[in-house]
Amino acid sequence: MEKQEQQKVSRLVFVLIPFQGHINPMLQLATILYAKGFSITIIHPQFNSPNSSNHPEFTFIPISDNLPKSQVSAGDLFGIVSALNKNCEGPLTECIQEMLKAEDPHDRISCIVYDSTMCFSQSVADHLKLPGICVRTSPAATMLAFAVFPGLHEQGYISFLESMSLDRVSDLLSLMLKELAASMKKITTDGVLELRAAIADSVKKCSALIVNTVDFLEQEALTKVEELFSASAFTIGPFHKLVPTISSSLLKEDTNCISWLNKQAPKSVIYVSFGSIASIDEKELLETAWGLANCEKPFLWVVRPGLEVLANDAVGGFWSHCGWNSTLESICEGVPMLCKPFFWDQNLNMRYVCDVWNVGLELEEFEGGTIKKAIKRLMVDTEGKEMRKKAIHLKEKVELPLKEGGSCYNSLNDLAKKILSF
Ligand SMILES: O=c1ccn([C@@H]2O[C@H](COP(=O)(O)OP(=O)(O)O[C@H]3O[C@H](CO)[C@@H](O)[C@H](O)[C@H]3O)[C@@H](O)[C@H]2O)c(=O)[nH]1
Repeated sequence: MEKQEQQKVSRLVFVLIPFQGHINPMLQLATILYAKGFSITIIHPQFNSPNSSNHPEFTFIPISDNLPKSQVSAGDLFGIVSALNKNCEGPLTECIQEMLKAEDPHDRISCIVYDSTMCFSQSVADHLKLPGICVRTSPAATMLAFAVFPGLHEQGYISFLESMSLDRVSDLLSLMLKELAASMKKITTDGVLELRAAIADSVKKCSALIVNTVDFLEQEALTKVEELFSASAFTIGPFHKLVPTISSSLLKEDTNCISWLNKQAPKSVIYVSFGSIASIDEKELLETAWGLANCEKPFLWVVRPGLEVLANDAVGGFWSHCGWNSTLESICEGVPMLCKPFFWDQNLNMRYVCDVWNVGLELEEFEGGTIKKAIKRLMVDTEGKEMRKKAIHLKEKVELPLKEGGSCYNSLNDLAKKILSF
């Protein structure tokens, strides 16, 4: 997409949640909209601040989050998200009020674009009489779960679901049930229900919804989301395909492995990464190490995230936790996946990969022998070769909507028009 050198017409205020898997797509989206002629302010909690030096074209403003160090170091993610939603409402309101007071008439704030998990931003937008745009960095299907979750819980279906063993299925309802069942245990203890209801409420109130997805990947879910939330969804993903590669990694990147990868045979390497949040215990770490050491294939295991590896021709398989960014990146590079989800949307993403798009297989457990067998199925057996063919076909299909006249291309233009109409 060409960068337009025209005078900026409207300012978009982005509100970030400070996790790598969310910062990346939000900064990608900001870059996409900047290229459309909007000016950008990024507001972010102080905790885990993004690296502003990679984006000199944006204005970055930290706000106070009042997160106790003990909460951050305990790694209680739901606790952190809930606390951010409570603690940041006042600081965000004050920050935007100050911006409005100092506003240049040629550079007016047009709307607040917020990560859906920072759902209090919609209340701030309502209070300040600004339109709010909600951005979902996970698949649209997760929002269906949000819509039905409270009702199922009230009616006692959750414990019933928990006890169910569902066979592999490909219809959406079953995918949702699987995802619900997998998320079950955290519901009551972590206030997840409350947070999900608040996110669903903000989606109903927002002026537009942006989803980092592609229509054809989950058309059924998108149609239902629009119905259930009376929202118009702009599907302009995969965001990372629309921007030049700019690192927004919170960690220093190590690219030494690229020269090693360049020496490996095509499609011979299994790449292993569990994203930026999920962690494995010592036993799982050892089993993973044994499984990889015995799999008789070269492997690259990133014990922390942040590399441009998937696009390397040597990579023939991706063992992933199925974070949505990793899933989209894998699809876009035509790499079949070995899936071992941990939490949140990752179970549902795995169902899409394994049962709907058929470009990956599930790793049942962290056990050396099981890992070795699964890698062989993916990298050596006919089954894996068939998956690679399907993955390459899917990669080609995903590229089409991005081209002029394609659904993503049109959706982005419609979104820009909508913002200008605010
Ligand atoms: O050193 C690294 C390694 C990876 N990445 C990137 O980090 C992102 C990781 O994102 P994702 O695969 O989505 O994993 P998480 O970081 O775990 O993402 C969280 O956020 C996602 C989007 O909402 C959810 O789908 C996940 O379940 C949730 O854990 C990807 O773009 C990677 O390319 C880096 O920037 N630096």
